[in-house]
Amino acid sequence: MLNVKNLSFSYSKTPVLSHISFQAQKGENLAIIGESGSGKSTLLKTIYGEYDIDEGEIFWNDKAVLGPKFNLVVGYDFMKYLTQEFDLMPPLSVEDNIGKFLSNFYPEEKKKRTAELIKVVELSAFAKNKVKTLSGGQKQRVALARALAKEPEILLLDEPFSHIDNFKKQSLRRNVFKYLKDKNITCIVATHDKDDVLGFADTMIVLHENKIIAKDTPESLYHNPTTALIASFFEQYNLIDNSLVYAHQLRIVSKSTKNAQVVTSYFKGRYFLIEALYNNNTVFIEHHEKLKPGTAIYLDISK
Ligand SMILES: Nc1ncnc2c1ncn2[C@@H]1O[C@H](COP(=O)(O)OP(=O)(O)OP(=O)(O)O)[C@@H](O)[C@H]1O
Repeated sequence: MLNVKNLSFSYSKTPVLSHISFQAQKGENLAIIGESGSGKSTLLKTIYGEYDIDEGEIFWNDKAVLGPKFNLVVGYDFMKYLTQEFDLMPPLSVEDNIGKFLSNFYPEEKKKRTAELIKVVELSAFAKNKVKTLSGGQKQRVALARALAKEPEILLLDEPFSHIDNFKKQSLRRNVFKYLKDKNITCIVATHDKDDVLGFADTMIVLHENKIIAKDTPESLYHNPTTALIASFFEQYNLIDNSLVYAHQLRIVSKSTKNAQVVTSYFKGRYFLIEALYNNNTVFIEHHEKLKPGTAIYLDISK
């Protein structure tokens, strides 16, 4: 189990993380979300032991994770950290980059494991290619496979799918998170993307102004977003009579006391997002058809 107790950290005088406490169980998928600059990467780096923290303690089971002041070589065997920079060996092939982290003692086993990992990240067709000839997204997939290679007990992932195109992203996420669950590897994922969280994370932590402002299951936070920041992570939302209402919970009806005027319509695939003015405020509504600017509409909330 990962146990982060009362962690505080600042790069200089300004605090970046303040009194952060949480736990992650073995095999748990825990997502850390928050705006850009909220400290997600910094939190991963402190968990990895990259910095000396100002206050608090970090434990993996009964082993304390220490910063460079107390642990000269940063990192531990039980933990892998996939940074946003990848740290690959460009002149080597995809399979050599991954195989480098596996033991040479059983060559057949090594070959099999390398092929298995290359399959997880869907790069079988590129196994023999040199990493320097790959695209940014392909490099990120090699880095993911490499982080998985040694089957760490805990894996820290910083925006793990950020460079991967939408065509590949969905299946890759499923492959990687299923692999981690199957192997019972604890995983902490820092992300902006709700699709990295919904359907995969067991728990979600929201960082804001140096602190944890919410920690719960994604389902619970989705259904009861306590702040606008949390609602905005999931979907387009509105603040109506001091209550957070997702765009899909606002419906256009034939008559109600809430009258609004259409500003514009955005095609979103399975629906149109209607932008309208209600009580001089902009509101967004999911609707099945495009509406002309200026159309008078009536709104109803159905939660
Ligand atoms: N090496 C550093 N030295 C000084 N300040 C830093 C350093 N790295 C990050 N910061 C600052 O710490 C704060 C948190 O940064 P961090 O990278 O942890 O945020 P983040 O939530 O991961 O952001 P993003 O989503 O954009 O990656 C920011 O204000 C950033 O400017």
